[in-house]
Amino acid sequence: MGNKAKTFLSYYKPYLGLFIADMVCAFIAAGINLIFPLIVRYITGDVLKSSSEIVVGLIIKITLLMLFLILVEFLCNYFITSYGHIMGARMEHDMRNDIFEHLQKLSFSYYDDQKVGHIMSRITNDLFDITELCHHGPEDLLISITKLVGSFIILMNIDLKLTIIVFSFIPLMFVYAYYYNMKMREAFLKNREKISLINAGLEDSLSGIRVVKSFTNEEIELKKFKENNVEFVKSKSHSYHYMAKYHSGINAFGSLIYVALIIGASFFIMKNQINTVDLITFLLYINTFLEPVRKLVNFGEQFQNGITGFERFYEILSVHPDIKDSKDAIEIRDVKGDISFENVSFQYHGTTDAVFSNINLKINAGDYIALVGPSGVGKTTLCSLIPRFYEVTSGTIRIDGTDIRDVKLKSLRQNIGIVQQDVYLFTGSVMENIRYGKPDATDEEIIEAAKKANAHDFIMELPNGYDTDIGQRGIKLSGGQKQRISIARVFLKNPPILIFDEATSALDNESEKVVQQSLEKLAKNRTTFVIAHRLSTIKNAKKILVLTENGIAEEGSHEELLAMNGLYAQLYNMQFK
Ligand SMILES: Nc1ncnc2c1ncn2[C@@H]1O[C@H](COP(=O)(O)OP(=O)(O)OP(=O)(O)O)[C@@H](O)[C@H]1O
Repeated sequence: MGNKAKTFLSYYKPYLGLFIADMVCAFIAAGINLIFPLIVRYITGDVLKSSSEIVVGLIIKITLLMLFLILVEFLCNYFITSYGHIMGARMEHDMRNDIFEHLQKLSFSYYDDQKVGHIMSRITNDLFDITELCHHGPEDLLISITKLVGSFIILMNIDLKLTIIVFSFIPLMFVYAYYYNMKMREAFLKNREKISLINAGLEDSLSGIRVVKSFTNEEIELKKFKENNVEFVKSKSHSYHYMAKYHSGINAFGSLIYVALIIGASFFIMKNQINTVDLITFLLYINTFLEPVRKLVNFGEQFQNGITGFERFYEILSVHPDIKDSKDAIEIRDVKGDISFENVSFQYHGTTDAVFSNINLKINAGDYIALVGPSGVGKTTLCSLIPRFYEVTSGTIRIDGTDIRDVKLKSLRQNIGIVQQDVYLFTGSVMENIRYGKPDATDEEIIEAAKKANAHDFIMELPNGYDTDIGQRGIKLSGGQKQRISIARVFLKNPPILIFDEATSALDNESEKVVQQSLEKLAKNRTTFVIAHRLSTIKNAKKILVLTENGIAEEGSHEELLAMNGLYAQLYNMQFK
């Protein structure tokens, strides 16, 4: 058995008891369905021929038996519908947990190639299809086959010829139903594509409504919209034709079977080969075997959807995180913050050129190091190698002398704090967002961190202070305020190593000043890497590294670099003169 099949079946394992009970109930319910026409046959064929005293007694007994069977059928159906679905929901829950846990482990390089929305829609839609198959699939299959085979065997024992006449329509009906069901599905898929075109156009046009209006291009937008709208109606009409063929065809087959049965039965009755009781029995069984045909055709569709969904689910599960703990990885404690790069080269996966080669750097604990250089030269990349967001292609990075590949990822990243240009705040209160830096922090610690980050005063002015829900409508924090919350988070985390990646670049001068103050306070006594475009913010750096396509071109303090009159002096003069 392949790994994929094993993984699929493994989700049944915790619910094996429930699954077996579900199957047994499905089998019993289908069996009872098959028994009812036989009881009717017994009443009409045997009981009614007896003397009236016996009839009454028998009818009472049969009624009691039927009531008992109805009760059992009710209980079985109740079990299938409730616990069958509950089993499906639990399996879905397990799969969702597994995929989320796995997604948390995957590295940056995985997310570089994926759209989050795409992963999300895959997970939500696919999981539903998979679990529908997991619980309805085996159940429907068992019920349908039991009914189809059961009624065939029963009818065959009544009259073989008539059974063959009636059942000869079934393969034809299968082929017809399968073909039009497939066509109907294809047409529905096209409908979905068309409506997504409409939605995309709608979103584009409404999001860009200001541009549309400023160019007075409303008519062009309307024309584009109408075209898509017409296409959608055409596609829908097409799918309804198939839908109509599918449903009316199945109905017609049902009626045809009735006609064939009546004609065949009349002929055999005339010849005294069967009697009217046999005809009644056949009539009673028609629905019992017609319904499974429809169910089996649906099962084909469900099976395809479920398996495709599972393949995509499995595809994500089988992506291995490319950065993980080595076997003997250690925890690092009491980190001072010495960092060294030894012949470090790096190239992004799937690209042809290295971002940089053979970088050598030695940074002492507590140093404030600035990285400057032209856009796209690799400043962010260089810094993201320290927390191992990406793995060096060759060379070694050490923290306090230890190769970072020998350190547990969690331990490594706990010692590094990052403040970026884009601040991501989670749904929830200000308090919860700051607490993200140290999940077990007390409220007092959080307030202390916010004070250090110059965030306390503006937080107190929010409608509910620290309990203000950030996701709530109307609560719009400015870029500088968000940045200060993110700095408070890092204060709380209290790591010995810091990376500020364009942390103030998106801010206006006023907010920049406040945020800069908080950053400087944060950087005190910690090894800090600062990436900045505005050179005014890094003038005081202990060391400025000028990165170019050929590696580190210049290195020194602000004054030293100006005196060198090289690239740094050029960049500086461009900004200030
Ligand atoms: N995830 C990625 N996959 C592939 N290539 C990437 C990835 N991220 C960045 N690059 C490329 O690597 C190079 C360095 O990018 P990086 O963002 O490190 O530069 P930077 O100096 O920080 O630029 P900026 O100052 O504009 O932020 C660029 O050519 C960029 O296109």
